[in-house]
Amino acid sequence: MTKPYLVVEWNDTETDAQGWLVVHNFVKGYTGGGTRMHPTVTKEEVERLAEAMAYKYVASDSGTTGGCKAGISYDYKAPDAYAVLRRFLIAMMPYIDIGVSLGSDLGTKYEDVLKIFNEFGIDIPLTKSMKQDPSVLQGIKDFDGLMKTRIDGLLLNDAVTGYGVAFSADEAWKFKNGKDGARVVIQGFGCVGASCALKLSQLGYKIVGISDANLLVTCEDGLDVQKLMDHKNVYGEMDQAYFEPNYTVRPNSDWLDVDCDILIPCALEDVINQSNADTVKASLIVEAANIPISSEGDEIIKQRGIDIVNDFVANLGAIRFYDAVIFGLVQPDPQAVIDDIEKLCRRNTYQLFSEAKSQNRYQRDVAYEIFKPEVSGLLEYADPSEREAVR
Ligand SMILES: NC(=O)c1ccc[n+]([C@@H]2O[C@H](COP(=O)([O-])OP(=O)(O)OC[C@H]3O[C@@H](n4cnc5c(N)ncnc54)[C@H](O)[C@@H]3O)[C@@H](O)[C@H]2O)c1
Repeated sequence: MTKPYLVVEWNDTETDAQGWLVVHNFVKGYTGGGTRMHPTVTKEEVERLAEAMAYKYVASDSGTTGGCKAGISYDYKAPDAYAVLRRFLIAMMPYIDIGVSLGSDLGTKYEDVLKIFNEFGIDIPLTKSMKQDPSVLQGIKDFDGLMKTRIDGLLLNDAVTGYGVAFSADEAWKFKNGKDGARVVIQGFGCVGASCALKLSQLGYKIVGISDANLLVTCEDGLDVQKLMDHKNVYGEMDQAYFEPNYTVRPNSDWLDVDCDILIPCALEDVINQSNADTVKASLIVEAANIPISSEGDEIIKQRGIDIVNDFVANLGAIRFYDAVIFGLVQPDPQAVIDDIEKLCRRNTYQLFSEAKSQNRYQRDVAYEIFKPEVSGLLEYADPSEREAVR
């Protein structure tokens, strides 16, 4: 791992919460990433996530944005979680105001982040020159409008990442000449897990297991994803009252025991690791969560010859949505946004699998070469003389 450009540490005044902003790199004075809240967050994790964001922007064909991440070590379900998030973002405001664009991530909601920005007169974080660029200002209006639109009943922003993951999974499975109606197990049923499950079931895959923070539900004949979505709560937890009689409920820690062809972790980091990587049954893992396989676990997966679509190739939907609309690369229409993400996820996955196959190498090793971020710029300042002053 290369060293991040900037690491800011925060200690809450009211609770024992701790947080970090890590900027891996700036491109043209701009950097983007989500804000995660979970009791297990550490500085090292935020650094790894920020690096993954830098690669993800390259995989997204972005010429305008570097990678960053924020993380807060706190219980996202605590009654004061919003107040903690607000105090953290206030502390980060000097960076946010000049080009560090933070969104939401595991345990935080985008509308909460935006509400806090709005309190401080910020709509979407931008650099000074972006704030003066009429086409960017139009892009923001388009983006705001699209955030309220729906696709398949889902808010577009809740669909973009999971749909992209599903398209990557489909492309990889086809590359492997996998059979129709392959069985899929998904860990996590939040924005990403649920929308990924929905799109894969639309594409003809059989979702045979889904886990959330409380339980694992399985069904060999396939789960009714739409019904499970209709009855999940805001934390992405399924409601057992609506399970069919042929469903089996098990502890969520059993998720790797379910027979399947494709495994899609859509929740936490390092969930496939040294202690369980040898039990993975799938021949394909698609990383919807960021860094869901630990480095020790990854060595085992690689040795076992299991194929992977790694995180920054599969889960770039949300950042491509943002980049493509704000910088005018796509028509401001929900279906055009999804089509654009499908094209990108399929293209990158195909390139990754083709190059890995022709070089007889593991996909992750190849991905780190194909999508390597080459730029590490500075924050943008008002004019060249000020820019010179920070060198
Ligand atoms: N939201 C996005 O657009 C986006 C984009 C890229 C990457 N990601 C990554 O995808 C992952 C999920 O993000 P999200 O937005 O869906 O989060 P979310 O908060 O909406 O959902 C998280 C889900 O994980 C479940 N979960 C928590 N602990 C679990 C456990 N021990 N076992 C099984 N499930 C558990 C929760 O119940 C919930 O269903 C994160 O790693 C995030 O960084 C999200």
